[in-house]
Amino acid sequence: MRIAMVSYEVYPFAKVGGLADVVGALPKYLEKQGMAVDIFMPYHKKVDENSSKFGYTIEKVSEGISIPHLLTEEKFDIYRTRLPGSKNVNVFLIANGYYFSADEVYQGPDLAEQAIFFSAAVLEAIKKLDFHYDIIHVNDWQTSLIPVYLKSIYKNDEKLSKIASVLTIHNLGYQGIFEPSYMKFAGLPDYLFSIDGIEFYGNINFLKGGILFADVINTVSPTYAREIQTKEYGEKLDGVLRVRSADLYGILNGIDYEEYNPETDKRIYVNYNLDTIEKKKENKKLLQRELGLPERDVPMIGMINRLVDQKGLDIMAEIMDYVSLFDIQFVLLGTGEEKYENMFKKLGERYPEKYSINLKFDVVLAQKIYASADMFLMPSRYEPCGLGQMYSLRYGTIPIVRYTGGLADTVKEYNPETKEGNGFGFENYDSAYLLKAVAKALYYYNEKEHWTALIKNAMTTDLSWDNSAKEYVKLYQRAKSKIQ
Ligand SMILES: Nc1ncnc2c1ncn2[C@@H]1O[C@H](COP(=O)(O)OP(=O)(O)O[C@H]2O[C@H](CO)[C@@H](O)[C@H](O)[C@H]2O)[C@@H](O)[C@H]1O
Repeated sequence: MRIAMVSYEVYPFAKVGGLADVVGALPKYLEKQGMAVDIFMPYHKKVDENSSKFGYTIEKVSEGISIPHLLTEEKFDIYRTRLPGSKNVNVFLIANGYYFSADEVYQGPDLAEQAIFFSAAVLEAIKKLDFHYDIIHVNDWQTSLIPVYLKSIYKNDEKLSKIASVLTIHNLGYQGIFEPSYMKFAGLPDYLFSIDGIEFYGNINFLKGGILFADVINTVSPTYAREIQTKEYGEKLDGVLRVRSADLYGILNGIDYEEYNPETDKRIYVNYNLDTIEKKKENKKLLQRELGLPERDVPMIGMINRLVDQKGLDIMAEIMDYVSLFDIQFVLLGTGEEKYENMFKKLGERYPEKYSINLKFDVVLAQKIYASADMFLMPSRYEPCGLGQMYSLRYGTIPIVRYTGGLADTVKEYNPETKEGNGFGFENYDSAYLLKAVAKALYYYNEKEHWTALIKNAMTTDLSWDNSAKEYVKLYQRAKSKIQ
């Protein structure tokens, strides 16, 4: 089978969050399952910026392609590079100077037009390329119009009508809701502006289109796949998701075991494995030095996150003064909403000996934190899968999480009697329970026998892509069977 994987972010070319990690890793593991995979992404400015750092070269394949059904004269070019670490994964970059020239991935003149242009361009590119794809695998709202196009204006196209589509929802919180006028720009037929189409409370909703028209849908953990069909987590699309529940699956993300390996990771200070776990402390000491924290053996809590409501920062705000009563250090790396950046800045000013607040995007510092911290905090309000807790587990850093979505599927509460479990957590979205979980983790940190068991359980948790890649192959087969 040949798969066209379509995404706005792909590591290492351009990364904002977890989506990039998934699309940068999954194709390598699909190759191991015998699949042929090509990636399609926008040619963001970041792709050039990262090229020398990651050593990839880019060549032009085709130029000046227009898209007949769009209300624009803009044309696109196709460039090609290779996914580092893969055998044969082509990465096709869709280039257009007007839509994709912003410094950041999710910036530009008009996010709706940009996503429409990209989605349509991918289909026109596929028509042009020599490859025959069995599946188009789209990710999140930016690429969700692709299944809509396939089932409407391309439904009789000789090449495209034979391709099945799969939509992966990485985050239901972002849907791409815009004014109905974009229907015209996109060249979509009027009948789609209806309750059975992409109409959504008087506007249009790109993700809804993907949910209704993709042959098969999945999200990134089994628990989240269940949760999003409820009113509480459904973000007003629970009804639509329930309509498609027979075709809705949950496949847990994996992590790239080659890229994220404490034994070989060049970004951390000192490499280690389970047998040399005492070296983890050297990492902590060197991180304390780099960040200007007192070099002491105190429990260090790490947090690496986009600073947005999803991540449970409001309940954190309620307890951090209490957490600061303990002898701890707290290292934050993140960027996001101003109210949260200010909240952390204030904590840093109030407790300079305890807090290191790093309001920036820095993948090297992120690795150093995963390797150096003793605990990793992720009290998310909702979490489709979550990668931070998985990287932490792999580096022997004990997660403290809210048991929701993928966090509930990967972190198991430590049981001191059986010595099973790899972390700590709570269920009710309430700061008192969060505080209790943090206190529990801090207590066991001082119980050497238990902490050793926790680290062992964490580092031996199976988080590899191998199993999940097999699940994706099954998903592709299901999708393919729908159009034959
Ligand atoms: N300031 C910073 N500097 C450096 N690195 C930073 C950073 N801020 C965040 N990161 C990195 O970005 C990634 C975040 O991934 P997550 O999966 O935890 O959350 P995200 O909400 O972005 O992803 C969404 O998609 C993924 C993929 O499916 C789901 O796992 C998740 O639940 C869903 O919300 C991690 O690799 C983290 O290290």
